[in-house]
Amino acid sequence: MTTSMNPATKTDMVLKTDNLQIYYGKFLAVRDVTIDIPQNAITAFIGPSGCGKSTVLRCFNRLNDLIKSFHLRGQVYYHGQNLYDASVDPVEVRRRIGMVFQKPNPFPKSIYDNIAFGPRLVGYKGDMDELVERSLRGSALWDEVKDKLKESGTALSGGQQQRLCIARTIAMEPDIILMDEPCSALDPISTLKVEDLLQELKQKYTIVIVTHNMQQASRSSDYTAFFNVEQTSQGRTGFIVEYDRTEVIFQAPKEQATQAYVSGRFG
Ligand SMILES: Nc1ncnc2c1ncn2[C@@H]1O[C@H](COP(=O)(O)OP(=O)(O)OP(=O)(O)O)[C@@H](O)[C@H]1O
Repeated sequence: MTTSMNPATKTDMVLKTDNLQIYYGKFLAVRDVTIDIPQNAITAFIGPSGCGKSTVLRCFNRLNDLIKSFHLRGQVYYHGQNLYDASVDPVEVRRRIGMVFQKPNPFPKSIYDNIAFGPRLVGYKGDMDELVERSLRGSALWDEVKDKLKESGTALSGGQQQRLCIARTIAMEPDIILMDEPCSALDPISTLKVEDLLQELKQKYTIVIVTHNMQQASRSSDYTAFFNVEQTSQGRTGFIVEYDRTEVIFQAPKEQATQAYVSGRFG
């Protein structure tokens, strides 16, 4: 099994996990995750439902800390620093490692305030108008909303709302953007817009995306990790079957299970 591959040894690694075992109470949800996430690239997590893609993603910004039964063994390193060290502030982690969720979730506030909310909270001292514009330009939404910044973010279309959520994440000037099925609630045209945007975003940020959409993984990502899940005496535990450059995973995977999954034969 190809669980500890490092497909991009020549690129800087922003995140690294070492033999991660993730539990909810006594239940081992995901086992043996050793993976390196390269900088300024898009890494996709694919695999059948329940194999632990979101669970691993949430470990990368300590969002799982909010779940009482969650605990992990093994290490997660962010630029070489142990993310779960007692000295690390999880709020600061979530500022540097932002998250965009499946369902667009703008605040019931104006478009402007949706962007300004986070920076205000952390005492941003710069020019807020400039930051709002830069963030909306960065998420390819500026031209569509520049004349209605005082209107509610919730009045935008689903696709626009998701780009507003991306702008909100960018405004915190993160290093990494985690995306958990960011297009699953969007129509095909909005989905393509977000996919185009991903290619721009990776120039500045490192992106990790969970997706059920095989075409999206194959056309958008640089690296792909295929997760699977198996029944054990402890329950259904997920693991990484294979991790490599996306074209290898989709065109010449080493494992039969990967081949079966990417060709639509299960999952
Ligand atoms: N908060 C939680 N408490 C207990 N178990 C959980 C929790 N969140 C996830 N799990 C369990 O952990 C396992 C992995 O779930 P996870 O959502 O990470 O999988 P996934 O691959 O992202 O699935 P999907 O593709 O359906 O979103 C599943 O068995 C799930 O039921």
